[in-house]
Amino acid sequence: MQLHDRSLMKSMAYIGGNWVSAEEGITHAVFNPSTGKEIARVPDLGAKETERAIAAAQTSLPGWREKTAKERSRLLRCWHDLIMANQDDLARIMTFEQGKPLAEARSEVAYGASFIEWFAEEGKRVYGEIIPSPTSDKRLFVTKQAIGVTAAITPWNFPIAMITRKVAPALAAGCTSVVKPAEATPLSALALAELASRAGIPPGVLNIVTTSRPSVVGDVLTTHPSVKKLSFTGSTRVGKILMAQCASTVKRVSLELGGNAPFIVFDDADLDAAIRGALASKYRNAGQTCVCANRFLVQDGIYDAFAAKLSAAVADMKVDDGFTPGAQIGPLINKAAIDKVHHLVADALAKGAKVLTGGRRHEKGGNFYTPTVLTDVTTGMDIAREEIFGPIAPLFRFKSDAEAIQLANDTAYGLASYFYSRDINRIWRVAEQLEYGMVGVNEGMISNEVAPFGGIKESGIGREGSHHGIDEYLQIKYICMGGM
Ligand SMILES: NC(=O)C1=CN([C@@H]2O[C@H](COP(=O)(O)OP(=O)(O)OC[C@H]3O[C@@H](n4cnc5c(N)ncnc54)[C@H](OP(=O)(O)O)[C@@H]3O)[C@@H](O)[C@H]2O)C=CC1
Ligand SMILES: O=C(O)CCCC(=O)O
Repeated sequence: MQLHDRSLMKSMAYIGGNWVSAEEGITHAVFNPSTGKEIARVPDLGAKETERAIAAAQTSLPGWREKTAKERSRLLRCWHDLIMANQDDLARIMTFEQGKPLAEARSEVAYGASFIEWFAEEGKRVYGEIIPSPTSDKRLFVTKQAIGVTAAITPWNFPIAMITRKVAPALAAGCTSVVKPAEATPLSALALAELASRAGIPPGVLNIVTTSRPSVVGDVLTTHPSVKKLSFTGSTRVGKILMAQCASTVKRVSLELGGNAPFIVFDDADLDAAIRGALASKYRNAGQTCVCANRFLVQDGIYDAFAAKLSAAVADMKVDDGFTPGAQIGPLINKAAIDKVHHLVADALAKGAKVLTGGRRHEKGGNFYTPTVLTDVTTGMDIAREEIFGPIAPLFRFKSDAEAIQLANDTAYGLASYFYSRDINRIWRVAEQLEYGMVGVNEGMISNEVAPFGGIKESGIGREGSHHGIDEYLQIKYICMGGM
């Protein structure tokens, strides 16, 4: 792989401002999901090195917390600028280890950087309060203070943005951070750390612990008394384990977990807009996002037209290696992901669903799956309940608004939801009735740095991005001054 700046490709972990190996010298492999070939090796860190990273974050905390918000903001802004100046190289590293098309990787670099820019500003607006006292002899104040050392455990699907969405508000608030990136995508995380170091972010403020032993590192991050907060993005299964572990030291947690997003198309929808939204929401990152449409609920009167148009568009999508110009669907992350998608499609077909396009592994083999549209999907199929995380659009049919709402809310998840309609009364009613943290109305792309991203029910706790995102890294202190 060609890079303008080869020094962004790191093969060491980053602790206390030093590039380090594992104490026993062990490493783990990083693979290109498109070819299956090993592309790098990084240190396979364990409990001892994680403790060292926490100690480094603890040591650097006082100096970082005591800087003014404006001083921290300048350093974060510099980090942002360096990321954007190296956008091409970061995108190439990302496509190499994650597989997404290069154009999407470039967008993710900018999306990831936007959180740093945003929180560099928000850090300057952490205001307190003066509360009118109920008695004349007291004065009451509220201040907000950095929570302390924080930990972040992040997934492979957005190797940069899921880190910056956690680290930027943490650092802006005056916290320090230990990040455990996904085993599959450590190289993007390490390149981010190199740029943080060049930006002048002091040693120990940001630490990257690479590992293939997530539960070993996770145990330390979730039970160490110095860590005051954990932010996690990943599966609901792992999120529940981490939340339980954090209970032992009563850590604050933010959890961005799985989703089962409904994408409702009402009879009165603008069909072309709904198709555009469906393509963007469903097939971005080959369907591997927690906000991807997971169930298409389509009203009787528009069902056949929507199915025909969507499958025609999907059949035209170019499946290829992320570096191939024009590629729209890259590989899934690994064999387990392909097997899961294969199982969900096979189960649906066995129970009566029909394939309009796709429905099989791609002829390129390996981790490639053909983008798929299934019709006649019903609630008894596994695909109705599980997070697909692949390029499969299952189409369910409904008749009334009440039925659509009942189907949409019939899940343990509550992250993103979408619907298309042109009736303003219906728009208000449905938006209010959907039990989800986020609702896209006539829109399939809802994520940005200024809006609160997060879910309800088993999709998680807390919000990332927006002016709410920094509160996750602050604690409220009430000061009561007496004897006035
Ligand atoms: N909400 C979201 O954005 C995401 C949802 N998912 C869902 O989860 C499914 C499985 O994906 P997967 O990557 O396995 O997701 P996981 O939840 O297993 O992984 C997310 C992160 O948690 C780490 N992790 C895993 N187990 C532990 C543990 N016991 N203690 C501490 N950290 C741990 C992983 O490390 P490591 O990489 O080493 O395993 C990774 O860094 C997907 O098919 C999808 O449905 C997946 C990714 C993101
Ligand atoms: O899948 C995720 O975990 C994050 C979704 C990407 C985004 O839209 O921010």
